[in-house]
Amino acid sequence: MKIEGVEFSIKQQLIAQVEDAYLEKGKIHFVVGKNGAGKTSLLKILSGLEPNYKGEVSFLGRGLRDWKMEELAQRRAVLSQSNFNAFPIKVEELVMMGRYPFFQQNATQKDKEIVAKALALFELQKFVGRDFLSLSGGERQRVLFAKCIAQIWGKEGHRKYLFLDEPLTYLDVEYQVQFLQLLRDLIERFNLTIVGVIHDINLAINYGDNFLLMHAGKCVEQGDGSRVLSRENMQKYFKVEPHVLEHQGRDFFVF
Ligand SMILES: Nc1ncnc2c1ncn2[C@@H]1O[C@H](COP(=O)(O)OP(=O)(O)OP(=O)(O)O)[C@@H](O)[C@H]1O
Repeated sequence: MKIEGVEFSIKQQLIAQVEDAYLEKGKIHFVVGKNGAGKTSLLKILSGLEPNYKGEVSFLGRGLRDWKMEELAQRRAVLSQSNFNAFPIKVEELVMMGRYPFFQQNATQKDKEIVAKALALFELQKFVGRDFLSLSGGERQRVLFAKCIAQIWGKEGHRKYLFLDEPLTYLDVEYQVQFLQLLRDLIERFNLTIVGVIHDINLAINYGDNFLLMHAGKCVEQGDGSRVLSRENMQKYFKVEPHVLEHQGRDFFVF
């Protein structure tokens, strides 16, 4: 995915700007920065949910705005904040929504199998039949992951993208780690590239390959963890004074 001269403003206020970036396939790219820095807005642009920007994003060699929504839905899934709070829906029905881009009226046997596998991947079988709204925050988050995974499942050989806005919200430590490890495994299995917004800097350092640091609407740094998530940048952009602990050649922070 190539990003060239992207600029998104609302009423003359700059919301998200990236001059030039290349998000290499098969990697985990994390967007980091303080609250209000423009991370979610950038994710919306990159995932095709926000088309009103200047510049160009190209996705699999074609301008993102040239993709039809239905085509895009077969190639990328988006985990957004605060979805599906408005109406009752059964867990398995919600996960099946991930398959909507792939069938016309009725789910095929293959769609049903994929939903069952996605539910199993997140240990959700015991919630089949339950109303999504009756689940805890962490359980809901796992159902939303399962929906995204069901969406990018299959079509072997086709490159897919997963966009994750604060995926670790509501998850306990065990599920946070399990989820991040699962992402690593899925990259190869589904020919994936992952772009996520994450607030936990240490988990980001541990699991990310490439980072975009947003500050006041601008991408001010990009590259690997040692460059972007340096002690200096913690001080300059996050306004914290962390202690640094080195582990396996990488710096982690104690705040
Ligand atoms: N529709 C809108 N109208 C006005 N301002 C907006 C709109 N959408 C986003 N903004 C503003 O753009 C800025 C960036 O928002 P964004 O949600 O991208 O930040 P963020 O980095 O994801 O923040 P957080 O970490 O708090 O989730 C914020 O100041 C926000 O208030």
